[in-house]
Amino acid sequence: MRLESLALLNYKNFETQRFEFDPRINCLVGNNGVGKTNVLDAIYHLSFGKSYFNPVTSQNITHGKDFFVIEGDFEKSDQPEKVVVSVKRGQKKIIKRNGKIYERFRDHIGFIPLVIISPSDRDLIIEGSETRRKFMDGVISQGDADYLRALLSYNKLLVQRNSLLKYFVANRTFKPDTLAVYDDQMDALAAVIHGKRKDFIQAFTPIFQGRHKAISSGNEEVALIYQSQLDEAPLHQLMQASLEKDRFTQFTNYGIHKDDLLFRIGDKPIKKFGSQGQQKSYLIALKLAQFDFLKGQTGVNPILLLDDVFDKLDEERVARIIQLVDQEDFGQLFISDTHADRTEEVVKQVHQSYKMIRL
Ligand SMILES: Nc1ncnc2c1ncn2[C@@H]1O[C@H](COP(=O)(O)OP(=O)(O)OP(=O)(O)O)[C@@H](O)[C@H]1O
Repeated sequence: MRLESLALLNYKNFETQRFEFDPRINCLVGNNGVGKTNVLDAIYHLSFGKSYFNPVTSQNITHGKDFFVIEGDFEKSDQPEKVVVSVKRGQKKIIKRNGKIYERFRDHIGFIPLVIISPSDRDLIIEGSETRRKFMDGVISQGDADYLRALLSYNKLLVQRNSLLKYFVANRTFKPDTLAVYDDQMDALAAVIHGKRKDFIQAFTPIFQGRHKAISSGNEEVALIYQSQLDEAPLHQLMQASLEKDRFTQFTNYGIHKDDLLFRIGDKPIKKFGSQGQQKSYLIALKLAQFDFLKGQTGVNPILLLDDVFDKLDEERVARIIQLVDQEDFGQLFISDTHADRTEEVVKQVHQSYKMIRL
């Protein structure tokens, strides 16, 4: 998997810009605010159909403009592939592959496997369970279309069920039979998602632990614990028991939308008991494990984006990550940094071609 060129039109701070990339290592360098992260985000957009940093699509259009276009020319399994993402203010986003519009975005997910490592990953540790569920969903979905389909259907039903609970209160009525229609459908989907999440954590944990061991200096044991209400009982039973509570709170209190992934160091939560350095190593190991996992699932080397890694890690650790490109069949790497010299010094040590792109 390789991105050969990228063309941007009205994407964030780029009105018109074209980049040609090296097949192995690309270093985006320049002062703060020149748009290095925006280039990485545009590449992310081509893979996931959305921004990693700003979920409000219209805010990614250059101020004062009406649309943006991101165009990427890839090479995948020796085939050229053109992916275009375009958005017009007030209209639906369009994703095209080789000129053909996707009817469903989810059909594109997983086509361009990609992993991003960014300073904002620390949200995974400090924020609530939603960010960790999204991480888990993002990794599984890229390699499992059935999972994504089940998840999207479940989320749709959840919104409808919550609206119904609100409707009951607004209209001073309550019809458990109508709710049960949703419960049955959600129960079946939740069972699939719960099973796949359990399988995923089982397969992913040893990969994560291996990566952690390789990059951390200490000998701490790390673990990922998948926590779900469905470990106790099937969803329809939990929903039955929670009927009065749901009615009172006007939302669905039980389900896989409440799952969490606990990050442990030793037997303690990393958020409270991990040092800054331990937290950084933990996150990098998670992302590198995501890389390995995706590669295993899709058979393709994911594109790796390293945003501001020097800000996050000491030079020695960055060097170790970049050297992975040398040791393993790592695919294509994009790095952003404010210091051209520092980056070039590190990538020079790797025996691969590289390109310095000054913004
Ligand atoms: N919709 C938009 N229209 C125009 N400019 C935008 C838009 N969204 C973001 N920007 C601009 O993009 C710039 C930030 O770009 P980016 O975060 O990529 O910088 P960077 O080079 O990665 O900086 P740093 O080194 O600080 O991380 C800011 O100047 C911001 O004003």
